[in-house]
Amino acid sequence: MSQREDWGAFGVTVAYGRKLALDEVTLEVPAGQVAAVVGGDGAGKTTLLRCLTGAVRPRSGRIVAPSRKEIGFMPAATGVWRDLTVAQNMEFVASAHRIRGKEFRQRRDLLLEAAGLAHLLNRQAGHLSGGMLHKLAFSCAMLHRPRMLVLDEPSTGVDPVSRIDLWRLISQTAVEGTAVALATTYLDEAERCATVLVLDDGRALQSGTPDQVINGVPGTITVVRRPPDPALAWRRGRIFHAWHPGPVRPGEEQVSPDMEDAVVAAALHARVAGSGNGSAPESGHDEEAHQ
Ligand SMILES: Nc1ncnc2c1ncn2[C@@H]1O[C@H](COP(=O)(O)OP(=O)(O)OP(=O)(O)O)[C@@H](O)[C@H]1O
Repeated sequence: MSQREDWGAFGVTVAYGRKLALDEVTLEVPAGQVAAVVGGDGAGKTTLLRCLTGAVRPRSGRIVAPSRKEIGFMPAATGVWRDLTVAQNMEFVASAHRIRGKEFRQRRDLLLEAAGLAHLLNRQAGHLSGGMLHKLAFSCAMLHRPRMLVLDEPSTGVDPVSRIDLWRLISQTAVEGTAVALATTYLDEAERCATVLVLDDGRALQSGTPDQVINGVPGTITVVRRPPDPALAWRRGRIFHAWHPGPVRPGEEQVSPDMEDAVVAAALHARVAGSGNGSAPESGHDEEAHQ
């Protein structure tokens, strides 16, 4: 077992056949912090998390992580058994970790109390709301007091109130010293993490603290009512934001970007740079793409 506590994936490359899913990607996951991985569909988020858990072996690069039994993992599909009750789900996971008797009951009660599920011990998991299901999955992943917790889109599809509850649990876990790595598509969530890694098609576009990622936006983001080039614009409420690779031009209303702007601009920059001609990317982001 490694004694280091600055876990992470360092310069990791993963290929599935000819598909390069990760291209020399680094994600540091220090104890006591939440490290977020963001990116669109197929960006490589799950692959990177599964490298940390040992389920995917990189072609090259280095994984520094605790032993598998010291890692808690919550898959995107929650991993909860819907035909079992809340209590049975916890028992099943506990038995895999050889946690029994009073120790188990105390841990179970503590976690379910914190998750607001203590009164639902005998409810079949399939009859829980989406938010409750995710909180049960979180509790199962935490049962054995992991040193590193890996959460794959823990709040996707969860209602806003349950999202707040889940985030309280996640933050508390980090405060207590656990290293937390999570994938999320909610950029407001990423903004409250200690560090953010922006992935796009297997490549790291940006990484650092949320401020570093936001301030690292290449080019210029402006407010527009009608996008001059829909492929380089995204909707923000009633208006659009647009990006171009150069410095601000006369007459443009420059935006002070947030995480959403930063992530979209980084992806557009990568595509424009990849196309080599400075024009709009072929795949295009239509005006509804980033609502
Ligand atoms: N077992 C696999 N075999 C072949 N290709 C795979 C496999 N798993 C993932 N991929 C491909 O690798 C790339 C990265 O997938 P990954 O699931 O890591 O992305 P992601 O960011 O988690 O996206 P999503 O949220 O859509 O799952 C995608 O192009 C995906 O199609």
